[in-house]
Amino acid sequence: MINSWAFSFLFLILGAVFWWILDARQRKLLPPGPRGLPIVGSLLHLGKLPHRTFQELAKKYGPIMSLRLGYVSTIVVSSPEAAKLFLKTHDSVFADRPKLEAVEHLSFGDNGITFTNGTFWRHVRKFVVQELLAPAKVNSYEGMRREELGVVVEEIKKDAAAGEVVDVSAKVGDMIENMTYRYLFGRSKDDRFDLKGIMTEASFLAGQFNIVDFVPFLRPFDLQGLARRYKQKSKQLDEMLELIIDEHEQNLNDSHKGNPDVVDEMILLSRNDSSKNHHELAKLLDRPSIKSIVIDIITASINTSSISIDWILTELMKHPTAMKKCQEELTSVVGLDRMVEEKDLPKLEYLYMVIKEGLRLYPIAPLLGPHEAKEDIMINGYHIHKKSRIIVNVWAIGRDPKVWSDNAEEFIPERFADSKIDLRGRDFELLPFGSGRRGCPGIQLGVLNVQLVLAQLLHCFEWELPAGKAPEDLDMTELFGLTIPRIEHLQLVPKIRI
Ligand code: HEM
Repeated sequence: MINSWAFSFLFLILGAVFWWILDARQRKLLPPGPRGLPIVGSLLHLGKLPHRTFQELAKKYGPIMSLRLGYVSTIVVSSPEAAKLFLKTHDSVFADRPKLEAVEHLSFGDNGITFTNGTFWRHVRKFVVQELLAPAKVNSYEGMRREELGVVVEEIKKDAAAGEVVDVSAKVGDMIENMTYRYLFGRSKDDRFDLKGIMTEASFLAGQFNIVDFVPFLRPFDLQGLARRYKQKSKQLDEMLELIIDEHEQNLNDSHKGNPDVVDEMILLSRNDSSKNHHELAKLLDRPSIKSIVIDIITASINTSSISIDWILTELMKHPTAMKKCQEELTSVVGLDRMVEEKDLPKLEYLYMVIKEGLRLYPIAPLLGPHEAKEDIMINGYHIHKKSRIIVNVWAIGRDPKVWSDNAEEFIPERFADSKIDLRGRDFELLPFGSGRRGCPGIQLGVLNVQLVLAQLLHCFEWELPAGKAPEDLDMTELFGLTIPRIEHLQLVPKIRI
């Protein structure tokens, strides 16, 4: 009997020693990184602009860095080679998203596309890519985009005639909002409610580092007050979306419309009444998931395109030579007797270089969306634990002098003149749309929006800063959230060009 007790005790001790050695070995095999504080780890050191903090830390610890955020082991990736390892070579291991408190509230229980995983996510993503964002679908809305842009150009012409200052950020934001609603809901902005305003606040809240996602036992205390604000936004969103879906259901009951909008497509699918071949998704799609998908598409499409346009136009105001080159190109490709058409866009090569340069310096999602390791894996001799949070710092990659030379911080579109680097996720130096399984499915529409709006604004107008403001007064500081808007709106004085 004593022998068996002694044996069990010895077995336990050996087990504990073995575990300790293994754990110590694994800790040793983690990528280098800062030692954090007990419990919170490095959470309190992230500052207001975490992408910049990570960029500084990576200079010390290297392109694959590990740090602890609360209880979450976090890997920050900051070079093209390392990004390729995580987003291409081992893409299947890192294609999951972590569970976040914000998503639970703001995305109606984690039913959409951006923050779901597994079978549901695969079916929704396939449906979105094949039906809602397919090139043919995107192209079928060319007339709608021409109409919306035409309205804005006319409004700006009136402002120009009156010599007024235009809030370009707000104008472009409203226009992309209208385009997105017509695509999703079949109608432009609904004056009954401010969906974009609420979505902007929700997206800002969702982008904050919420301590509860890293130290779960603090959840009941809601120390940052975020849960309270998520719930408030969620309630407002829910009321609006319920109304929108009810109206669509009613319309579908009354008559089948010609060109179904995105909400129609989803309702028809959920009723097994769709001509589209997505039977597996049809079984899973319900009202909360339709709401979630709508929210995800609004979040992913409005602020991304408009904020990108805003940054690029601001850089052009600071670089009049680049602005002039864009306009000369427009004159030669389009002529001065008509507005830009979508068919002109592929010929606007310099403008495309300007857009790549803008998105290199200001990738609207500087840390992409968060990824999570599905299993334990060794990468470059480092041990990455299952459930580790993976952060790809495309902000740092886009500004790395080793990749972009010593002028990496400067806006020089000509750097792309003899370069094959594109922004569609195949070149890991430039990842504004991410890459791999989680890469942006709306890239075609996103690039089209940015190209079309910039081309039209530069073709129809000359732009000047308001009296007393010089280019160097433009504040190029960003705010951090799910996206990074510029800290101030771009206010410009238009002069009619064509
Ligand atoms: C300039 C415009 C845009 C930019 C820069 C952009 C960028 C991005 C980025 C960086 C991601 C995350 C990639 C990752 O986590 O690895 C993403 C995801 C996503 N984007 Fe875009 N995007 C843009 C426009 C759009 C548009 C117009 C739509 C749809 C209408 C869209 C739909 C989505 C969706 C649904 C996801 C989540 C994909 C998933 O998790 O599977 N995006 N986008």
